[in-house]
Amino acid sequence: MTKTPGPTAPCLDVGDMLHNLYRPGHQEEPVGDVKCNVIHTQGLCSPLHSGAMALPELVVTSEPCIHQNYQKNAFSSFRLASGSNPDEESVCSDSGFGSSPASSLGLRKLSNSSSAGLSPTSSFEEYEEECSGNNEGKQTGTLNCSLCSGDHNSIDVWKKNRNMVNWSPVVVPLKKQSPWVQVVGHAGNFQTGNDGKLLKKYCACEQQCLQKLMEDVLQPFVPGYHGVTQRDGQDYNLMDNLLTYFESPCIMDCKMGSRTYLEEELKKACKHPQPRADMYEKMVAVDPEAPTPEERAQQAVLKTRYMQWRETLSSTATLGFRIEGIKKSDGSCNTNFKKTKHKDEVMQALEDFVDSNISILTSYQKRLKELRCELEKSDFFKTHEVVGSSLLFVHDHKGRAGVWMIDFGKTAPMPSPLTLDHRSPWVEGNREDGYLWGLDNFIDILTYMLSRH
Ligand SMILES: O=P(O)(O)O[C@H]1[C@H](O)[C@@H](OP(=O)(O)O)[C@H](OP(=O)(O)O)[C@@H](OP(=O)(O)O)[C@H]1O
Ligand SMILES: Nc1ncnc2c1ncn2[C@@H]1O[C@H](COP(=O)(O)OP(=O)(O)O)[C@@H](O)[C@H]1O
Repeated sequence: MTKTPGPTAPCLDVGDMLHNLYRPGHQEEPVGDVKCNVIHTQGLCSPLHSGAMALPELVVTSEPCIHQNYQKNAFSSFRLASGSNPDEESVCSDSGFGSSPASSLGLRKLSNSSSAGLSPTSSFEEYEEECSGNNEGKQTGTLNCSLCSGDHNSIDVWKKNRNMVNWSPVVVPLKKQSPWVQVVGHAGNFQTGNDGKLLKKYCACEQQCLQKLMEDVLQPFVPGYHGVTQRDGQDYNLMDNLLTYFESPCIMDCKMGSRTYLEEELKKACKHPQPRADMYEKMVAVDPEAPTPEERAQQAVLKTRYMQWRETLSSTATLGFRIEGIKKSDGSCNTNFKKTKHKDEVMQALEDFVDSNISILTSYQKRLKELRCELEKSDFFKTHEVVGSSLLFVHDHKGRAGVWMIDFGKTAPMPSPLTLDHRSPWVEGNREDGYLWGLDNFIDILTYMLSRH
């Protein structure tokens, strides 16, 4: 039984969170059983004050969580229409290593290292074959699917590699046509849930943002958030899996903004410089000439220096966004966009992503314009520095297309009463992130592409 009085995360009515592109009729369906202990967050449904970073009290319960209202969302309707089983779960989900309790997870978990190699593409179909006959990992979640496109082997191999950012896509099938795919990001950060939900390793900062966003005008542009859940001793933020109701989706992750590290990180780097060997390796893998003689001598670079280098190498510095990765419906996944910098290169990648489909391009343009409109009104947006956040673009062969804001691990509240306009250039201290400037450029690019068709 739930020990938490008052409203909890699952009280949120996801039916009200339908984004503008989807308006299928609401359909009730049997309530899914969340097979894990759920930590309810007190006060989740109560109004949140922007700028407040106090951690909400967490109360652990041992009962399955009943989410009556979850089922009213747009995606549930798609699932019912396609007749898939809500209980079908990944046969290859990540194990969620790490066992820190919520109380010790004040900071976002960072990967220790990242693979320096740039994997051009890898086959999704190949992966499906590898994993489809094996459901041993279903409950225990012991297979690392990120390895399936390369090393197809065992749990041990996965353990060894669990801290590596893998440049192959992490592919976790929910069902044959509709697997979950992690295009980019930290390996091992996600697990699939039973009912079209996704578990992302707990990060207090992200939790705070998602909670606030559920009550903001941006709600339809963010995956529905369902509180904190626990699996195998690890805490996770529970959110809607945005891919669930697409068929063989094409997915693109674009990192927004002109700055990809927090001012806080810059301050820390000045006070306590911590040169990173893993980032040095990633840097030389792309450009052996990039490190300074000092960095070469140390075989290490500061994170902020690495991030700035990535910004200028890509379109982040010049356009205010960059393509991080694209997964096509044929299963191929490309994360080799580190040097995609100029407008024509970006347009080429976008053209390829939508397969020159004008209708998809138009849907994306419309959706981004709607997002801009809401961003300009949003209290949350005004009062938060949004850094390292992505827009996830998803479409499929049926012409469905959507864009959502994801990854709020580095989205920080401004001290009241300061606000941001997200368009002014960043100078140290003003905390501007260039998010809206990037979105303006993105929309202009789509508009230009459409004018050429
Ligand atoms: O994309 P590459 O070049 O591999 O660099 C990554 C990304 O910038 C990550 O951001 P994101 O998670 O938005 O993709 C960042 O994580 P943070 O967001 O935690 O800063 C990683 O920092 P470390 O996690 O410190 O390695 C950094 O190594
Ligand atoms: N709600 C979601 N639904 C579907 N896919 C998601 C969702 N959130 C993240 N992803 C997938 O995971 C990838 C990494 O997400 P992100 O939140 O940026 O993780 P990280 O914090 O590890 O960088 C995205 O590129 C996308 O492919």
